[in-house]
Amino acid sequence: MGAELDESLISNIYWPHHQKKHPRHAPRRGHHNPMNDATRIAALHVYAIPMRTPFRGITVREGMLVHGPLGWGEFCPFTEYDDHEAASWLNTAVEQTTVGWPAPVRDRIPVNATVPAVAPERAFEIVAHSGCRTAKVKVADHPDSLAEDLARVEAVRSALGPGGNIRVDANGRWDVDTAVTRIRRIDRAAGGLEYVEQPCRTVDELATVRRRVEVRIAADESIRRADDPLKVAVAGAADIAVIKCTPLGGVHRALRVAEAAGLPCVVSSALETSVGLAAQLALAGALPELEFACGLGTVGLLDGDTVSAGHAFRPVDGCLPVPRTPPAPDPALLDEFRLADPGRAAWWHDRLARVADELGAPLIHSG
Ligand SMILES: O=C(O)CCC(=O)C1=CC=C[C@@H](O)[C@@H]1C(=O)O
Ligand SMILES: [Mg+2]
Repeated sequence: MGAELDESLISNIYWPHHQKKHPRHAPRRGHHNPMNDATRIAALHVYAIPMRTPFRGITVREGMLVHGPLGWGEFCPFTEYDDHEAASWLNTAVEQTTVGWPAPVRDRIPVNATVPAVAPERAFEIVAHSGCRTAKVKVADHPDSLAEDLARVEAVRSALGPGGNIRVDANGRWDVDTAVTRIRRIDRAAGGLEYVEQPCRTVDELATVRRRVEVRIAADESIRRADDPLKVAVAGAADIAVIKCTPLGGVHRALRVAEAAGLPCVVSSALETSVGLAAQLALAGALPELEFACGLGTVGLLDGDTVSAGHAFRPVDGCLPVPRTPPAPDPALLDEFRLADPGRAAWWHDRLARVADELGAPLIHSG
């Protein structure tokens, strides 16, 4: 922790040792000094990093960096998520700062280029400069997007050449009939799709679409936003499971979700900076099988990072390394991207306090 950090803006979570595994169900202790049998996790920094191109409506990515005995973690649930949904995100940050990750079975992860809903020329550039052999293209950005979607996938195909893979993500925006017609059209324009991610909202709709089209279906929101991601029955409704450890509550839990899904998995980011992305890479490194490129080349969607260029997770030749420990942030970058608005920074600290409480780990302000 550098002296440059503003110590007056520290919140501490005292994470009870006995609650690390199943914090939600562990008993609360009453009259007790939590510092005696708890690990201190300090929330040190709130960042705000502009996106290069708006992505899922986000123009500035905000989040917090926390520090514990094993290093740094990132708490960055999307602003609109409620405290209950944000709790799993905190668990992921706490896992990487306290218990660490399982040993990897591989050390390099092939990744896809991520193409937001941009004009064809820009889509071409992103893919051509990515070094990746697979591209994931956002589609269904608005109800009349078909012509734009077709032009975007055509541009991506010319950037990739015939040997590359194109997958598209509709983020659940189509009804069944729209999905069936549009998947067929987009599949033709793309010269063959690797898969379609979350064409419709519900698991039942995915199952119906899957029966009606040739293209493989991947489930994303159906898993990560399910009431119980360990129990959602995606086999039969999808061919591939998109697994994101950040919203699923950590690497250990995501591995269990992957096993329960019983499908080939693609690990995909939640738009973390390199500190949080490290956990996703640890998950990709630890999955027993990894057949497809992962959606982890996303740091470049942000116009900055919390980690210096030499340690940032930017793909080289379409691959990222699997880290054993999280990278440390660069104090100069923390300064550069410090969320300047004191009201917003206070909102993040309050949010962290409420979410920690939701997990049974009450936050204590040191100041
Ligand atoms: O998978 C990728 O290539 C990048 C990650 C990505 O697409 C997403 C990250 C965060 C939020 C999501 O809306 C989006 C997705 O739906 O997969
Ligand atoms: Mg998705």
